[in-house]
Amino acid sequence: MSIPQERRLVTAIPGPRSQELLARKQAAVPGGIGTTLPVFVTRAGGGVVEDADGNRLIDFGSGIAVTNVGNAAPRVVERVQKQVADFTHTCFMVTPYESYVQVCEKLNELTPGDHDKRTFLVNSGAEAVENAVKVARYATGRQAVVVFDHGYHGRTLLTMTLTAKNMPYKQGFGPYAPEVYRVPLAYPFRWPTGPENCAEEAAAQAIDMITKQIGATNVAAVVIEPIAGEGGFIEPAKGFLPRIAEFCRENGIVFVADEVQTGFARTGDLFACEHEGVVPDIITTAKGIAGGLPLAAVTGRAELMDQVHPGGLGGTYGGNPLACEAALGVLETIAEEDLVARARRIGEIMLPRLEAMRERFDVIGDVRGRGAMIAIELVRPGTKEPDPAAVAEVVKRCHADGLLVLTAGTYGNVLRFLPPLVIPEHLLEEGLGILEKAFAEL
Ligand SMILES: Cc1ncc(COP(=O)(O)O)c(CNCCCC(=O)O)c1O
Repeated sequence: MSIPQERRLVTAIPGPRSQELLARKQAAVPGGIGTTLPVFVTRAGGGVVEDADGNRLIDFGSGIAVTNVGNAAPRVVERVQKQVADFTHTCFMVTPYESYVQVCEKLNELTPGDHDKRTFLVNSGAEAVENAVKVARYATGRQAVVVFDHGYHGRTLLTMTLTAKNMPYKQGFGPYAPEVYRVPLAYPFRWPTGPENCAEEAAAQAIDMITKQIGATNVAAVVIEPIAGEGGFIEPAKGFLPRIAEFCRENGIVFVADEVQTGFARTGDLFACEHEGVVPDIITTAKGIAGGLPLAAVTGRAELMDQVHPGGLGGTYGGNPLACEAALGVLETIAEEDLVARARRIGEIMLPRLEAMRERFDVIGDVRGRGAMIAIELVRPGTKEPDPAAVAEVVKRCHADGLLVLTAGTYGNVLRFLPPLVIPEHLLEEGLGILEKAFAEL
């Protein structure tokens, strides 16, 4: 890795150069574009981001679960550098190129299920989810789409409608898309009757709502994240996902797994659906797919995808050649560096340390997640009342100490950890130490 794998603070965070740049950002960019940590990055790699003041921070965010293979990963850089000098764009629908087909062949092979598949490429997770719904509606002739509490699927009109949390994603942007319905998610930490029967009860409630209030034969698609990401890293109770998938199969409903945040080895499987043997009809992927280049994919059963008439799917940039080369570099890196195993190792290191912190600090109500998709939920001690203020205070201390962490959750009370899968273990340990110190100082 070209960048030294060390935490190094040479100024306050943010430093003077970042503060200058922040003032310019505020004068040029609308306030609606948020900033988690106003350090302006100049380079990054492994488990480190370096800012304009020369500070090196430990990265527990991966650009929101994108740089799984590391920032500026060598195989990605090498492929993109060659490609950019050959051609940068032709529009695949105008004159195609091999790398797009190679990415689709790989995704058809690697995604769950050994059935005949088709893949097409777009630019963002939201665009992938939009297109999954288009294909499902076209193939079934139905209109209704069912999503879940705490779900997140994007910021376009349809995906904003599919998303659960009002602020900041939906407030003021209505009217929303029609024919979208929300049902309960098996959220073990918050299920009213306790985690033990959460999957069965939540599935029964969801299925009852679908059959009685919507009509199963009116539903084109169910869209669900195998682990709810922005909603708070909620791992649905074991058995919930398979039961929902089974119900979809029984009723001709397209089961769409939104693996934008969980895909590409993040959870300790190449795709999170594998954990419970769930085979989706369509899977949407993005984020980790191309190491930071904008790319997303819709991979689905051939008999569904091939129903759409010629020209019914598309977009100018979908499957840009640079992004396709990056994706091929990502897939090579995941395989050659066994990043699925690395993700599991990260979980094996983080979960016990966080459990020990939960024992020590009663503001930590829950520790959860799989692989390198881990979270803690903060509550008022002795209750399950969300404590977003505690999250804000811990994040502030972590950032000041050079650890980049992100938050999540419907209630804003979740600290999530998404380190690059290539992060050296010494930085993982150092980051956990900074986190523990922040809790000790609360
Ligand atoms: C499961 C799941 N589906 C879809 C999406 C949307 O992916 P795009 O590439 O951001 O459109 C996401 C994006 N999550 C990060 C959103 C960041 C923000 O905008 O504040 C996701 O996690």
